[in-house]
Amino acid sequence: MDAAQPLIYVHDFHMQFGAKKVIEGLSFDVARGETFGFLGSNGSGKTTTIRALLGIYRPTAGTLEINGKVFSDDYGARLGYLPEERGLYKKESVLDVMSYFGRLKGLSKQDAVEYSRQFLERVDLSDKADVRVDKLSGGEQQKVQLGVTIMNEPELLILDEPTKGFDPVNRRLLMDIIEERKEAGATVMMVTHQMEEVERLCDRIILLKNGRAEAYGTIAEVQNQFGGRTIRLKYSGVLPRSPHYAVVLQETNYAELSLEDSADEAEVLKELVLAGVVVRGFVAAKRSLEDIFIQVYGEAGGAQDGTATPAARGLRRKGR
Ligand SMILES: Nc1ncnc2c1ncn2[C@@H]1O[C@H](COP(=O)(O)OP(=O)(O)OP(=O)(O)O)[C@@H](O)[C@H]1O
Repeated sequence: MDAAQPLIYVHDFHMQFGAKKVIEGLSFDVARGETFGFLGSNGSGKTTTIRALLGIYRPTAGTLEINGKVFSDDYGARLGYLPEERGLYKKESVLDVMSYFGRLKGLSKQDAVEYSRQFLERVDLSDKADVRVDKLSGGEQQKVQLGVTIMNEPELLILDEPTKGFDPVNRRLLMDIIEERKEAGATVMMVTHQMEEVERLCDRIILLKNGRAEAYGTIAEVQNQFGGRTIRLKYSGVLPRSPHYAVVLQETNYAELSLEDSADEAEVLKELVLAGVVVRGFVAAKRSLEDIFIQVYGEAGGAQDGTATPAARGLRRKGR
């Protein structure tokens, strides 16, 4: 195994269903040990890409490899896959289902039962060990499924919306569990619509749009690509024109400025004061991923023509 070789490698991937082109030349890779956020609006092709990577779909064109090979059972790394469509045997007890999958994944019966009991305790389901799966709530079933997914300590975890449908407390618990796998050295590729999960867990991300990568890189790189730094300004006076920023939102005595890459916050403040602006509040912040997501998929261009996107309005509300 070549440690420098990415664990997941996708190059010029195309996927078409009938006349419908879903993916049109997608390329990315996932390095060993990194947590990779696979992001995109509903229907943008995330699940399709995962299915092609795992050999469930045959790609129309392109290369999709895990560990240097097209996926097959002996591709050479332990995989934990949490599919979008959850599927557990519903009429069996939780413990029976978990230990059955444990055996399938190569654990001894004793280890599978022990692991299952420990996991159920961790996710506050000890009292449900002997309950039939179909008597559990949706969130409880999902916890069990995540337990099954990680039970053989996978080196590669592919998680399709792992925290979908969870309340905030359980979402945090699930993120803790994923983070532990990451800290244990696992490579994680996860689909999520929760930007706070991305900011907490992901080393790099990709944003899929129209079958291609709209953005790809570390969170900081993507933030920079979309006008990295913003200043929220409370002021009176008239804002001078400046090569160092663009005004993306303006109201009475309040503005948001998007800084140019080379601009320095302190210099911008000095520039404002020298121009006679009375500065009452000056907060420098990175653009949130949620704001970027809405710009890419929602009211694209809204922030550029000076009208506020909902996210920009939210940013402003929080900042004031
Ligand atoms: N087997 C299939 N046959 C025809 N069309 C399909 C098939 N699988 C997926 N699609 C289409 O491909 C597009 C992408 O679907 P996909 O499930 O990959 O999106 P997604 O990004 O995972 O969405 P979501 O965030 O809603 O889960 C959709 O328009 C979907 O209808």
